[in-house]
Amino acid sequence: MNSGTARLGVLLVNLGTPDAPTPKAVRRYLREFLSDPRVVEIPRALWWLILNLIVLRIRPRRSAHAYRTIWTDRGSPLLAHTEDLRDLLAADGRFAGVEFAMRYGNPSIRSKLEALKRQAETIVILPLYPQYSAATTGSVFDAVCDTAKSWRHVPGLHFISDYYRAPAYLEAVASSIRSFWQAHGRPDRLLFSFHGLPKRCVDRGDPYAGQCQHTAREIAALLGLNDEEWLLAYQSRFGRAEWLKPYCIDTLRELPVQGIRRVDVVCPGFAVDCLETLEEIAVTNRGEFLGAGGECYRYIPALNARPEHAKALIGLLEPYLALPG
Ligand SMILES: C=CC1=C(C)c2cc3[nH]c(cc4nc(cc5[nH]c(cc1n2)c(C)c5CCC(=O)O)C(CCC(=O)O)=C4C)c(C)c3C=C
Ligand SMILES: [Fe+2]
Ligand SMILES: [Fe+2]
Repeated sequence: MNSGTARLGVLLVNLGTPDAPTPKAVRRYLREFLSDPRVVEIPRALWWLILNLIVLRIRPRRSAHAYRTIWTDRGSPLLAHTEDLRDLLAADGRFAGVEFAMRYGNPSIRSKLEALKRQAETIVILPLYPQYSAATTGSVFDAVCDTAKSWRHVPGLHFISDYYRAPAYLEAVASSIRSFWQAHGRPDRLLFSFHGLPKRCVDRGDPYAGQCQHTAREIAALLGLNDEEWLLAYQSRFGRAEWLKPYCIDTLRELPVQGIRRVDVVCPGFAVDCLETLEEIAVTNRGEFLGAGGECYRYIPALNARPEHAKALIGLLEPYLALPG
């Protein structure tokens, strides 16, 4: 028993990434990721066949090649940036423990929750997804509950579902764009690119698209942009179903046709840089835009371990520090 405030543990959770940029490691990672019914919502037996007979035979080799182009001395960028962000939160000094875990791959949610349970009385789960989707945030909460099911004494658990409206997050993204423009000048258009989602998820009630639109609108307002100066699109489509539109790649091919030749792309839905930003957005889509007649294409990095990012996340956690113990 304790008096005063509860000792608070924090679990940051990101999507996950392969352990190595090899077809074998990518296959293991994709198998876990794409077997999650929150991620692919088609009948299980049918999906099992498609996954094992097609996807896992083709994609690991192609993705491993893409991962090799972004791999660092510290491994996957997603892992390294998430680790740095954790260190910044731990340095705040007010939390009994700060850990990060990956929904798929390593380190696992179970291992980190068990470590935190030994240090803290109350645990806040903060998925590093500013905008909620069942495929990402919802799935993190599933994994936390699966772990808690095996515990006799379940401590206080708090789930942060989204933070797309948090002023400090919106201002952190706006300020990273302002700094970029101060150093490099302004483009003709700013393109906000968010990870896509199958359209049927939104039709069934997923709030993701509305939250992405709100995010882009608010950041544009903080930058003083009028409606003609920015655009929103969705990237990283996977599979054959219809996903949220407009597709980023189509938008980038059309802009030069409309005479818009200088574009900056920012991805506020990605807390840290990863394959989808460093390879798809910064390299592949750049090639598409320039190939369609564009002249200048720049990717503005994710918030990563910028101090304003850590400050924004700490701001989300502060109310939980005041909970009685
Ligand atoms: C930021 C939010 C994300 C949403 C929403 C999301 C939905 C979603 N993703 C897939 C399929 C894939 N995503 C892949 C990579 C990937 N996705 C996110 C984030 C979101 N996904 C991140 C951060 C990453 C990068 C991971 C890294 O290691 O850097 C991949 C794998 C990449 C590849 O093999 O090319 C797939 C596949 C679906 C189906 C989906 C929604 C239903
Ligand atoms: Fe994804
Ligand atoms: Fe991709």
